[in-house]
Amino acid sequence: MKIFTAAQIHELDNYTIEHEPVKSIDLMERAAKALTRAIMDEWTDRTPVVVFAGPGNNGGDALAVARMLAENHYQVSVYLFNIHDKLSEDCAANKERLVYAKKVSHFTEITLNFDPPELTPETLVVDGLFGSGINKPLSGGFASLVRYINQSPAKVVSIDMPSGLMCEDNTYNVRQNIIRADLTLTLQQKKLSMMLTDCQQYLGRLRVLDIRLSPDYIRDTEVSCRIQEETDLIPCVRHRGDFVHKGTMGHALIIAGSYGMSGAAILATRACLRSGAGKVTVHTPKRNYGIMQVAVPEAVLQMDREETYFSDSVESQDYDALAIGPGLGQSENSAIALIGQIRRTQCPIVVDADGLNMLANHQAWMQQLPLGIIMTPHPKEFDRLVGVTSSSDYERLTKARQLAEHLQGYVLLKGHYSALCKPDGHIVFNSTGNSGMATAGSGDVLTGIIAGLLARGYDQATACQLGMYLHGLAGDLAVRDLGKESLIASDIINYLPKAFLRLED
Ligand SMILES: NC(=O)C1=CN([C@@H]2O[C@H](COP(=O)(O)OP(=O)(O)OC[C@H]3O[C@@H](n4cnc5c(N)ncnc54)[C@H](O)[C@@H]3O)[C@@H](O)[C@H]2O)[C@@H](O)CC1
Ligand SMILES: [K+]
Repeated sequence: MKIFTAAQIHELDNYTIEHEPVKSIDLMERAAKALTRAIMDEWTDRTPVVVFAGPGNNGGDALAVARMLAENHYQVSVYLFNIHDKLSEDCAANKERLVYAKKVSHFTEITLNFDPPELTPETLVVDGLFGSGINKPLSGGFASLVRYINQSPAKVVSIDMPSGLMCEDNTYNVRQNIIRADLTLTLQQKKLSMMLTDCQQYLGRLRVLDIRLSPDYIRDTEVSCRIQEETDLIPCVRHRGDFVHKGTMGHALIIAGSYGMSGAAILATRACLRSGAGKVTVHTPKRNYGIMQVAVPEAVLQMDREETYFSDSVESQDYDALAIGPGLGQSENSAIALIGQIRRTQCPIVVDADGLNMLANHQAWMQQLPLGIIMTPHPKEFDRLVGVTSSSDYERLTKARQLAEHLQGYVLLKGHYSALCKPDGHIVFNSTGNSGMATAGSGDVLTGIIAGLLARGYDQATACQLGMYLHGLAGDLAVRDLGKESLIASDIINYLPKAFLRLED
């Protein structure tokens, strides 16, 4: 799914009106029908409904929904906020239709003072104050109303967007003046802010309603952000020929684990083996020998000369991919070995965890990273890497995009929806995964998967996209059997085969 900017959403609306063609009031009627159906799916006609409508087209949608719910025997009270005595054309037309239909039990148009109605636990609030047309944080009376709704025990369904939330950048928004919905019914496409972790609290459950906006515009319009889906990835999946042998299926090198952190090496290695690489070699401190032999007998072990930490770079010409960082520790010796390793490695590299932390501690090295490098930071690691704490996920994403462009590499920012920032400035959001995967070692598994896919011959972009998809899908399949609370990183590895099978079938 493409993610359009607020300006593109507006264009899409107009393009549909002009080219379908359809009158804008009829398009609003179509949207309202879809919204009403979605509301009726969840709440019966015994639910008292309070509709708050703003002066723009979001309010127009809300007034049309109010009329339709009333026609379907819901008890509906409507409050239309027209404080500047200026409604959008379609909002005004829907006000007329609502008044003419005489079906709602209560209609007030607020021009000055407003006495808020009582909102009980049984009430359903339809939030149609503002949608994609909002251009600054809510303030004054609207802010008070939002806080009143948020503090009430009522359930809230937001039309298109929780009112007050911007489509993209909410860094400077006033957080308490944004509606916290139980359900958001967004029209046609998800908006960028809906993909960001710090905006999830406003959305509640999110449903996308198809209102048949122009498929031509959607297909032909260039975007810089998109959400990847299974259908995008299936054509990328490589199938094994019948006559291959382990030597042609790729050889991955994993440099991971320090004393006390051998688990990270084990997880990354097992995930790598499960991702199709023909051979996996693990370079790890001597003291990990016994545990590694037992835990991953399929891997080749290469012991560092040091007992407890990674101390020196190794020859890498025999490998097709390198993953470095999980559980590596951050000693100064390891840091020097890390940059030495990165400098001498010719194959694709993925750097994670302590590998990233050590780069963060030596900012000058950031300029020495090879083109095409892959980094897989979680938000804290990313902030350390760029040397600033971001105050919003939008800001962090913007910086990750800039870093990917600057390095001509790949920054895979892990989160609720992981985001892959590519060298050309494009961002791909992942759509699989769940909160059960927020558990120690989950990131090591992702690193191992990406290394396995790189060794197997996928290019960097595909290895990252497919890797994050499979990682999330394995987690989703695991959760079905095991639940979120008990899920551990090893379970993700155990369900990787099923995730691969699903994409291959
Ligand atoms: N995207 C689409 O294709 C469709 C959109 N529709 C609806 O139209 C909405 C967009 O409508 P509009 O562009 O009219 O925008 P909105 O209805 O979101 O808001 C616009 C109005 O709010 C005012 N405003 C903006 N920020 C404000 C603030 N901080 N405080 C007070 N007032 C503020 C503007 O001056 C304007 O009057 C969508 O969210 C959706 O609900 C639907 O009618 C059908 C199709
Ligand atoms: K809204």
